[in-house]
Amino acid sequence: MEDRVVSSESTDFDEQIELSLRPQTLDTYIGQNKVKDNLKIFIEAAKMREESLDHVLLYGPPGLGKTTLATVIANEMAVHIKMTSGPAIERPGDLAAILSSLEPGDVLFIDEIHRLPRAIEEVLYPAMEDYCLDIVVGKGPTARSIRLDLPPFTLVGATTRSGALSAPLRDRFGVLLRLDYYDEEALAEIVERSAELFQVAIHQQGAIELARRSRGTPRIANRLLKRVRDYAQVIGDGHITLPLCQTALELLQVDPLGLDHIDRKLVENMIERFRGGPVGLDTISASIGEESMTIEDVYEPYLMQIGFIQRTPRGRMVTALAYEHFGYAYPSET
Ligand SMILES: Nc1ncnc2c1ncn2[C@@H]1O[C@H](COP(=O)(O)OP(=O)(O)OP(=O)(O)O)[C@@H](O)[C@H]1O
Ligand SMILES: [Mg+2]
Repeated sequence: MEDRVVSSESTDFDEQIELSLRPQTLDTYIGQNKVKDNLKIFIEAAKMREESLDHVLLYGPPGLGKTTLATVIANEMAVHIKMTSGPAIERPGDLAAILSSLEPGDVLFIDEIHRLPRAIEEVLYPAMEDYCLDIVVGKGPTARSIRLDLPPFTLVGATTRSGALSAPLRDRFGVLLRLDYYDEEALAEIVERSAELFQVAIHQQGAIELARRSRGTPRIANRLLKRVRDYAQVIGDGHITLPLCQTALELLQVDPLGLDHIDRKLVENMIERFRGGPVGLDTISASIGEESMTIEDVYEPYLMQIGFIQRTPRGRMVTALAYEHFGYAYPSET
């Protein structure tokens, strides 16, 4: 996969800056109002009953703030958070070690929870339901199962593919929250907040322009801001103005809708070689030399979100909107 400035996936570069930009409380977590309203009530209720918060599943595309929200939940509940991920837990013992280190009420965050091995999932079920662990000790005829009690805790799971989660696991979450792409207003607010933390001056129109080109994704907004700040310092006077944003983003090859050469390649390929579709995912994959999974998880979601590609039972189709945006004549029906 190529490096792209508009990729929603995290890079080392992002990780350095993201830590400092992560909001710590629900009030500073911008946007996602439905999610926040629900969480506020559940958190309040759990606190009133002096219980741990129900297990929470966060799902949605990369870079929308799942990890951030998990930290916010722990802060709001005033408990510790332990972070791990599905692929990092290889053996039941790994999970048992983490679980038995929790204090009452703590949050255990499992990122990419859909990648948890099945054998581990089974250890997780009684832990989630009854706060206990069934561990097998010994081997062969002397093997026996012992039950360990755990403190009440909150599992916060995050996934970009909720469909890949097994039904028994999904059913054990009391709270399911779906994060959506952010609207322009929320993203502009995020850009302004980050600019303040970076101590760089940004004009409102500049913030709106960055928001527009960030594909509904805070991670991309923050990354574009950081790049544009460099341009402002080198070719401008340090202020991020609208014309400066436009120039910088053109140099970065991010178009007014936040699309880059990969989006263009994908759509143009469908138009030129498959008359705009319908064309199957695997055929697209073979023709542009990218894995189907990458296309489905990384390239396509935003193109679908803005209505450039549609999924039909017979395959993907390019819409009239995309023809127009990339300067093609939409084939008339004859
Ligand atoms: N609601 C928000 N308000 C302000 N900033 C946000 C918000 N959500 C996310 N961010 C910013 O976007 C960055 C990316 O968020 P985060 O790492 O939580 O995404 P993620 O959904 O966990 O992504 P991934 O799926 O790749 O793990 C964070 O560093 C944070 O600065
Ligand atoms: Mg994350």
